[in-house]
Amino acid sequence: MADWTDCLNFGISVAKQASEIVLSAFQQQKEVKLKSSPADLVTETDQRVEKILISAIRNKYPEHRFIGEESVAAGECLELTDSPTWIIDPIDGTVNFVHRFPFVAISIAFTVNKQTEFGIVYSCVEDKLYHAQRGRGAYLNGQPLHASGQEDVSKCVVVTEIGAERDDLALSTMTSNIFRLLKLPVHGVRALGTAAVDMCQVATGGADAYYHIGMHCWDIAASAIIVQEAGGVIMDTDGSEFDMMSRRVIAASSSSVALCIAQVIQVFPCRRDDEDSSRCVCGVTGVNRV
Ligand SMILES: O=P(O)(O)O[C@H]1[C@H](O)[C@@H](O)[C@@H](O)[C@@H](O)[C@@H]1O
Ligand SMILES: [Mg+2]
Ligand SMILES: [Mg+2]
Repeated sequence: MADWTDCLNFGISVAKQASEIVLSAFQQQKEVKLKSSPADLVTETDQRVEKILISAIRNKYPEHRFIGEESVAAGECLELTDSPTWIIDPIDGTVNFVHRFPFVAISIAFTVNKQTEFGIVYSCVEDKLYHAQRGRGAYLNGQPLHASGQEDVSKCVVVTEIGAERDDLALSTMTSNIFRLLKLPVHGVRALGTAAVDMCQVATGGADAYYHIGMHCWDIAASAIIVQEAGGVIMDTDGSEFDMMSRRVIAASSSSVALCIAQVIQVFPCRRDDEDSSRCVCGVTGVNRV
């Protein structure tokens, strides 16, 4: 069986180098562009960090393929093949980055034959490096991670996001989901503004579940394996097998908690990430300063 440890170590090294760029721009004024909605932001730093990451990795592994958030936004088609593929979110939490809210992460996942071999989530301001390699455990700054194992949803802290959607159906679905969970009741609902770091809290045991509708593969591909290697479970919001292209996910401390959340939450329709027509035409529009 192939060993991808060298790729993992290279991924960690480029994530740490790219973090320096994120941190140096964090306090600066930023030129903000809009993508799919008034809350779906992108900055020059997002685009620059992605270009630097892809260029460094391609230079070392020229035969590998890439799925990058900002490359797709610029019109590249999104297709996951059996080839070794790096799935990159250069800044997860761009709204946080623009507002200097201190939760921004570089998220890098690596797949072969469409199976995730490792994931890296680097929460730059916190200097917290989460990583996991298939079959070899999950770690935070080198220390092993273990999910909480909680099986009673009424004893859970649940993390979610109100993403970039601002249409009535998405907003009413997402807010009513939070209402229904609070009425179970659960102990609490949290949102950090970055799907990748949100989901890593399930791996640390600091949260017991995370769910989201509308995020993209690059938001959660890395943190999904980190949760699984920490002993958590990952599934689709209908309780079926996790599909990183479906734009729906539940991560939890146990199957019983995940299935309970699957019964409670409702979804709104999202086009899959790998529906070529939907991914090959979007781009950036408008410009304003923040
Ligand atoms: O900051 P991003 O890389 O754009 O990811 C965000 C996403 O845009 C937003 O809609 C929410 O899903 C957040 O949880 C993501 O981190
Ligand atoms: Mg993201
Ligand atoms: Mg991003």
